[in-house]
Amino acid sequence: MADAIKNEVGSFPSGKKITVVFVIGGPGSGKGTQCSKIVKNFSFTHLSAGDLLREEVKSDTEQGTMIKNLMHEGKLVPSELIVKLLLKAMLQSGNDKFLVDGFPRNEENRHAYDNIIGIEPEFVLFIDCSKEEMERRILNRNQGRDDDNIDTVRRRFEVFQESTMPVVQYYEKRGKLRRVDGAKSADEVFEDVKAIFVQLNAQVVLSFVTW
Ligand SMILES: Nc1ncnc2c1ncn2[C@@H]1O[C@H](COP(=O)(O)OP(=O)(O)OP(=O)(O)O)[C@@H](O)[C@H]1O
Ligand SMILES: Nc1ccn([C@@H]2O[C@H](COP(=O)(O)O)[C@@H](O)[C@H]2O)c(=O)n1
Ligand SMILES: [Mg+2]
Repeated sequence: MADAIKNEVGSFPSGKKITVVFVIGGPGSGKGTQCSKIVKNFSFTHLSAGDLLREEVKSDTEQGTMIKNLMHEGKLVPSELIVKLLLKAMLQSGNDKFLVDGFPRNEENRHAYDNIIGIEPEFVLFIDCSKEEMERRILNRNQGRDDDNIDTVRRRFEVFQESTMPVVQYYEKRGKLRRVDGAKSADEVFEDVKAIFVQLNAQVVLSFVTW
């Protein structure tokens, strides 16, 4: 399956340095908000897994309907589908630095990414926020999202605890996790996020100098 997707969608030229940062956190923790701020300050392309799926839903296809139903129930869509959408968007962007927002959501996502894209993330930004604050934010968001209702939000919290937290722990064990306190104001959270990305840039400069 991985080869079929690569043959259909394409792949990055071997030897080209591609920078990937995963951005994860509970529903409403502020992933999209922080990614918009990162993009304004650093030369990353923001790819939101949820937004890519919402675009697919707009296409009046059987696959679109299947995704719409899963999202309405707060469930996760099959991993190969989302990784294929991510790979397509990465290649189309022409950039070499990506913020992948809302991914990986479970171990299956992580394995599918490794098999199909296989670019080790530089680090994983984890926006840590209480359930009460996340629920408050989502129910006040008013962006017309079909899954921003109390029943779906509760299911999304369960999925986050059961399926995404093990992925957070996986990266923490490997020293890849960068945790920020998401309960502060959006600008205060960004001060902490910015420091992490400044450090990444400094590492890149250092690797050029010592090369
Ligand atoms: N630090 C913050 N303090 C207060 N409100 C915030 C903060 N960060 C984001 N918000 C607001 O909370 C809501 C959810 O933020 P955002 O859409 O960025 O979250 P998300 O993690 O991408 O959520 P989802 O997983 O549902 O896509 C938005 O209305 C946003 O303006
Ligand atoms: N890796 C992913 C990401 C998202 N989904 C589905 O989309 C919904 C909304 O995601 P947001 O990041 O925009 O909150 C989410 O609840 C899932 O239904 C997914 O399946 N896999
Ligand atoms: Mg979002």
